[in-house]
Amino acid sequence: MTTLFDDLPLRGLDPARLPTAVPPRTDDDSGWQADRAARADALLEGLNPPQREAVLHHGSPLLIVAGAGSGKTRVLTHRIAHQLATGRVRPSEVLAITFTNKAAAEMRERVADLVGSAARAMWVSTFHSACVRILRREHAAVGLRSSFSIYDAADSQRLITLVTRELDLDTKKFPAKGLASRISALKDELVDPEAYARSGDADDVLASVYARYQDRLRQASAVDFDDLIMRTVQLLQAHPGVAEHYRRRFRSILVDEYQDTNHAQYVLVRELTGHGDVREDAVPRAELTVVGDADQSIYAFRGATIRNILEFEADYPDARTILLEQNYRSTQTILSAANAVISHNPGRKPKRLWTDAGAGAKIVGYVADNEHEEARFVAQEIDRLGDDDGVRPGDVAVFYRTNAQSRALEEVLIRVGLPYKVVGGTRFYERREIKDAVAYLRAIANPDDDVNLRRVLNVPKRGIGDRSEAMLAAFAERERISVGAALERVEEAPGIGSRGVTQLQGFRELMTGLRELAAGGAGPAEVLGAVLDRTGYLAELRASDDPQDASRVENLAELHAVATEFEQAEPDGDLADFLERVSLVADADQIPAEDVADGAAEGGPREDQGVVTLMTLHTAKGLEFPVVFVTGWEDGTFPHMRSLADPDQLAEERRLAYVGLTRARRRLYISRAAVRTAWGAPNEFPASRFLADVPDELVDWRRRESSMAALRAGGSGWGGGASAWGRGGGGYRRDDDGGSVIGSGRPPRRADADRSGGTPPRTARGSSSPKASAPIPTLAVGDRVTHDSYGMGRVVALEGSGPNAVAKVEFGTHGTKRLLLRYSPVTKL
Ligand SMILES: Nc1ncnc2c1ncn2[C@@H]1O[C@H](COP(=O)(O)OP(=O)(O)OP(=O)(O)O)[C@@H](O)[C@H]1O
Ligand SMILES: [Mg+2]
Repeated sequence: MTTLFDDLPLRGLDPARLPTAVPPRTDDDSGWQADRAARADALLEGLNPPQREAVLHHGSPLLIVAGAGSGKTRVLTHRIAHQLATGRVRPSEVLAITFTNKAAAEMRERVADLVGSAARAMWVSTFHSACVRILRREHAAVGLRSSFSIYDAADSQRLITLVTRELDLDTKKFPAKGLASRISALKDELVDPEAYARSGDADDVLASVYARYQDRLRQASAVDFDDLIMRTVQLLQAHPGVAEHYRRRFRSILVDEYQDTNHAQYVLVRELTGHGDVREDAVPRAELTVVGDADQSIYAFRGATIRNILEFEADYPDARTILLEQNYRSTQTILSAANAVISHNPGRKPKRLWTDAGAGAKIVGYVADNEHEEARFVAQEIDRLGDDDGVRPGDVAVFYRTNAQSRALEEVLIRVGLPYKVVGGTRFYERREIKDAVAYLRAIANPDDDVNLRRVLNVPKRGIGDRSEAMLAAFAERERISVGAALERVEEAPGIGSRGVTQLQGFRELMTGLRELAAGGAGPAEVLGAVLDRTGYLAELRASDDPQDASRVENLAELHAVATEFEQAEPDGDLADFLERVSLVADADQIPAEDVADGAAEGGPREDQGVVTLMTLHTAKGLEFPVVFVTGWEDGTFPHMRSLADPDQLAEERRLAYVGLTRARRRLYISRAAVRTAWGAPNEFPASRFLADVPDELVDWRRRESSMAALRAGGSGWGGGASAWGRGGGGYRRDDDGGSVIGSGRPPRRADADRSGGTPPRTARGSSSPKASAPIPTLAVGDRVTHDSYGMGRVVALEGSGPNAVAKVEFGTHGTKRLLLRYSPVTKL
């Protein structure tokens, strides 16, 4: 008899539905038995018949397939709890796999709500973390140190570069990133180097790089991400004793989002459940439950295959399949829109998905002139929903197709003081490629900025080794000059080999050329363009076929767009001005969201309001929010440019649209920008083809494309009128409140919402001139000021004047900040 239920407080269940007093327990206490049955029964309440059936099923493998929001994850969670409550399975015998760490945390929480701290003994994790745990325990069997390292993408690319050099391969012709993603694809298919070399159509270069790469990993006692799965499978296949151990241990294995598993993960599950083991004396097979939705498969580019879900019944002949058809998440309006969009995908099994939640509010549609205006619309609506409907920032999520799109949104949210967090993906200015590019600009603007100079000394790789750098730094120290200055005299520096000197001279010439360009009057955008071009940074990313690098290119395009807008808004601004601007945004960016949510920066009570969540559509999988904004519905943005010519990729984009729309519970917004800027060039984008599939009667178009004519007629092109920089911080500012909130950038929240009464803000064009920045407040040392993000502060120093006036302000817990007053939302008290 198990003592498993010693701590089963069953938190989260309605106590009224549970048997009243919990009787004292002894193993032969029949009251306790009855209680256990009651606990198990309570877990079935609030489930519909097929859900209940799915929770109760036991024995053969179970597949639950259903559309979004039909309770698949909920059933999985209840099924675990029910297995525990009936005593069929112990917590330590549960292995539940979710696709992201966030989803894992959510499931653990949900199960803990149901069964209390006993949940701790379960394994609830991603495939990758589960494999790390197994490999750490079994490290000796696979020849790894117990403290083996896990290489991330950057590490493994570095290693591949070393390997290609060792093999005397031309790293230009065979860039590490391309090789890395091909090796990764092989590992997803469980093809090891030997198997690949034996396969008929192996590419010799790839075969030799792959083999040596694996050797090097082994020597370093390291694994890369894909190895985590592949080597665990190899472990289980090569060591029957180990496999048996885990088959005995995990009696219930559950996989959420099964449509996004790849082949390696599929085999891993089979190995762990023991379904491949046909011996008479094999360990009885574990219970297997998988749930998924073929319409939500969005990771084909990472090797995921919906084959795993479509052929589950063939793979597991005694499998049971349960369909769920009632959606509990969304209103009928939201559901109808999502169903309409997905129904256009070829070759899918039609599904019936319904809800009794009622029609609910219409979807709100908005066509913005450009991405900044789109962002302002989003911010304004969030604010209005807060005022009118009590919607908290934490109830709201904003989705976009690519990480680069978060920039325009973040800027407006910062400006208006709406607390937010970006989930997944580093914040824009913290992204590696953005930091690299900005580091170049800083090193150009300030030759003595050693930190930034050294950051880019060998980025992209140009053969300047650590030793050369160290010798140069030592020389600088001895001469008491900056590394930048030492570089000018590199020929005098002792200890650097002739090759090193040549390389450093090459870097010096590069930097000199770029500085001359900047000194000759080139604007920040041109200088940035030259940096990305002359250093080969962009070419390297473009040559790569790693999807992550494609998004790096997009991010750099965004940064270039920022610089272009800055030039247009500030024709007299130079590189240093631009960098000042960038650091101010980056500064505000770094405020922990909690601070803002706390009200620390607000001076008002903001507790428990949560923060707006920004994320890509991919990251949104499995989540739900009361209010959802899906932005950027343009052909070329979403569906992504890369997918337009390929029917399979287009189908995947459409599934992504389905995932996005079905995250919304009550209110859904869809928006697009008629013009979006990339590479400094504003491009007109047609409406996303997916929008045409959303029935018109479901959408309340607050604003259609009417502004396009005005846009063209305006004639001034992109004079920065719509630029986030040029508007003087007036994220919300409309004509009629201009001047009333000078220097703050924050609208009088309630007043603005009241006045706007749901009508869209007037566009930048035709309202304010591009240079309509807020007047700069006149400050003196000692003045008390308030800043939108940092709260109250005291001016401790002033520098510069006019548009270049900078104030040093002491903000208490936020420390002292240097603020370029022209851009900073500072108000004198
Ligand atoms: N029988 C039910 N009664 C009430 N609410 C339910 C029921 N089943 C599910 N829900 C609720 O519906 C919402 C969606 O459930 P869940 O997240 O489990 O769906 P899902 O099928 O996993 O969705 P997705 O496909 O997006 O992952 C959740 O808020 C869940 O609590
Ligand atoms: Mg789910």
